[in-house]
Amino acid sequence: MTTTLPTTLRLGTRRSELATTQSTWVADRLRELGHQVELVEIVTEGDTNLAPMTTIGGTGVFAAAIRQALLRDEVDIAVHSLKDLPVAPEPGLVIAAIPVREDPRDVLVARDGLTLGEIPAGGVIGTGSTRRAAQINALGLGVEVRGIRGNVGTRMARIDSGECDAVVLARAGLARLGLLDRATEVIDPLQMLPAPGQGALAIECRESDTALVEALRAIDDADTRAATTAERALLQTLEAGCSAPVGALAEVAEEEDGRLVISLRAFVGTLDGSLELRRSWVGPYDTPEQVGRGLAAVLLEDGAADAVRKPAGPSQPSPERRTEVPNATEREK
Ligand SMILES: NCc1[nH]cc(CCC(=O)O)c1CC(=O)O
Repeated sequence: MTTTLPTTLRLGTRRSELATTQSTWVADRLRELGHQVELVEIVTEGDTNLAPMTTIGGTGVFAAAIRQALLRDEVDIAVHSLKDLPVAPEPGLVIAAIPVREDPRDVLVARDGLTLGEIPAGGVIGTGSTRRAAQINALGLGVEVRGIRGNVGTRMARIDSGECDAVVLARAGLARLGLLDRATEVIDPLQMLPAPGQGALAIECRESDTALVEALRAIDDADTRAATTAERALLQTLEAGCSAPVGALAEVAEEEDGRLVISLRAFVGTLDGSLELRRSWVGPYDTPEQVGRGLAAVLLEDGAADAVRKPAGPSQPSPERRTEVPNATEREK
């Protein structure tokens, strides 16, 4: 049975500037296709409570509130940053579209135009992400990683105030906010792999709204879906919590014989940089899950299990290494 489309599509969005920018972008795409769209603001606990995310409830507090609004029929469409969306599917909901991805890399925003390699030993890099902290520490730069959280603007203010020499942010977020000129370096994925799904949006709706599922397919991008499916399958197979230091980047490539493949790279490490594993895997375009699972199996075999399954356990940094445990596990992935 096919449902009919509502005359006006209610699109749920969080209040933050990044969320509304992303939702407005999606609304505009849908309007171009002839739909009427209305934005509905959803306030989540993560927006109003400044306590560390671990004490608020960890995984997916933002996504959960928006999903509840969908399930309660308060909105028809939800827009998430794919990297903030738990890998476990929500019963009754589907990711109906994954639009074309922004550049997925991380960037450095530093004082005085500094790049990562130019930050002096003892300098302070702010990030609340274990993935970013682990990869910075693995570079062995002798810098201090300080746990910070807050929205993009709040985090950049740490540089202006002098508290940090630099912060690491997703390039996509800065691009969407029109703040790319603040980036002092686009960090090469050889040094820092982004979060699985970084730079991509996920558009969710109720599974039972079949007409809407069908309509949203128009803004799905097959390459982005294939790449992010591989990245998220890796994360799922590793059974890594949202705060585990895991980076992953899949790219679509063409083999010499013209076959399309997915080339996946991943990082797994400990927060203090004492363990770092980087591996890659190439597999058919049509089976992205298997690419993710294949690479996860290699990583697990090579010792990733301890790092990802007990990220806050024995691998916690000692104070003399001057590495603070980031207090934000969810806000900044
Ligand atoms: N976790 C916060 C978050 N979620 C999505 C983005 C940026 C946009 C994206 O990666 O799609 C950010 C900010 C950041 O990590 O710098």
